[in-house]
Amino acid sequence: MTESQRAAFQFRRIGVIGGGAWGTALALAALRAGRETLLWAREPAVVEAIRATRENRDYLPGVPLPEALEVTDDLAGIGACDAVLLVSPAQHARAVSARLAPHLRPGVPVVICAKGIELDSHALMSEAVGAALPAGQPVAVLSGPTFAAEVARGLPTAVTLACADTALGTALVEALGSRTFRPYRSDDVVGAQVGGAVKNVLAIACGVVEGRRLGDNARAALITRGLAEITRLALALGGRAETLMGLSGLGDLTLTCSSLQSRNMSLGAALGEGRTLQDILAARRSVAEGVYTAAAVVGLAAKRGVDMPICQAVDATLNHGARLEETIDGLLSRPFRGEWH
Ligand SMILES: NC(=O)C1=CN([C@@H]2O[C@H](COP(=O)(O)OP(=O)(O)OC[C@H]3O[C@@H](n4cnc5c(N)ncnc54)[C@H](OP(=O)(O)O)[C@@H]3O)[C@@H](O)[C@H]2O)C=CC1
Ligand SMILES: O=C(CO)COP(=O)(O)O
Repeated sequence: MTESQRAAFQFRRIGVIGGGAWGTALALAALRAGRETLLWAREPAVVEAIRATRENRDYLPGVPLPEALEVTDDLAGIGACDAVLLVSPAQHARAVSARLAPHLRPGVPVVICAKGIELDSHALMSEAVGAALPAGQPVAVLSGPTFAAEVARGLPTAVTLACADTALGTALVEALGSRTFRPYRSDDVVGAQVGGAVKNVLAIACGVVEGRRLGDNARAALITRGLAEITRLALALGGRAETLMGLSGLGDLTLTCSSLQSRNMSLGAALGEGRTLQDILAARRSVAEGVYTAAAVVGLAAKRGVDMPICQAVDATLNHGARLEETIDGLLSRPFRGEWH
């Protein structure tokens, strides 16, 4: 990046939209990178609790939040920020962006950090958020293998930061990156989003494998064939295959499908043990994006003529009353075929 490009992007103050686990963790990462940071949470009660206890006990318990982290429930404060991280869950990102829009200065980049596909429209986050923001507001995507609790504790983490404008992407990497939070730049905004969204659906499938004790071979098969599904969809939407081999594809898929720290995988495991989706969701406050993205991805794949049998099986189980035994049997009874063609 040239000096004049560097001067064009002065990210002194970062706004973080969304006071869940990931918004809180990213706010800590931005602080560690040396930025002033303002965290916006929707619920006044969450803001008050953070101010009173310097902890986000609702969503990220056990992590001390320094005084330097400013917290607000007033979106007007975001007007003074030089870049914004949008971390509201995917199904709310469009509505939150519409509320945010009047407070954004022209040219302030919005970095989408939610992972999902919109249920009603089948839109990627960049499409849904882009439609709600003022025309020409720059958008980027941050995605990758990142459990919030680990990022919050400052454990080493690497992510993809995708932005069509390479100079802006480079400046964002420098603004948000630190020794333990390492963004890798990409210009494949589509590929980065598809990887992050679809891996949540596949993590539910891997959770079922865990809950049903189907074995590690089955999990490895699901990860690998799931990556083939992700890649087919990304290519159909204009993404690049190499992106899906990176942090926001294989990296995140491997993480989320290998650890019960994942809300999506643990939800799948509970399903596999015989609990109902309704019961599982009723006992949680945190979001499991794969539940909503399953139906969205199946709709999007159908529109594009992309075969995604594992995602279809997850959607059938979650949303169409299919019995687990039948969906598993359906996947195991598919005709044998070439691995790549
Ligand atoms: N947690 C993680 O490890 C990671 C999460 N992500 C992604 O980040 C996004 C946010 O997840 P995360 O921070 O974990 O969420 P959490 O499950 O920790 O918290 C849920 C969040 O959703 C908000 N919310 C609920 N209803 C609405 C609504 N109607 N409008 C706007 N916001 C609402 C809650 O705000 P309120 O309290 O006001 O209801 C709360 O901030 C997801 O897309 C997730 O996939 C990505 C990487 C890692
Ligand atoms: O996106 C994540 C890890 O990269 C978090 O996964 P879960 O939402 O399944 O917990």
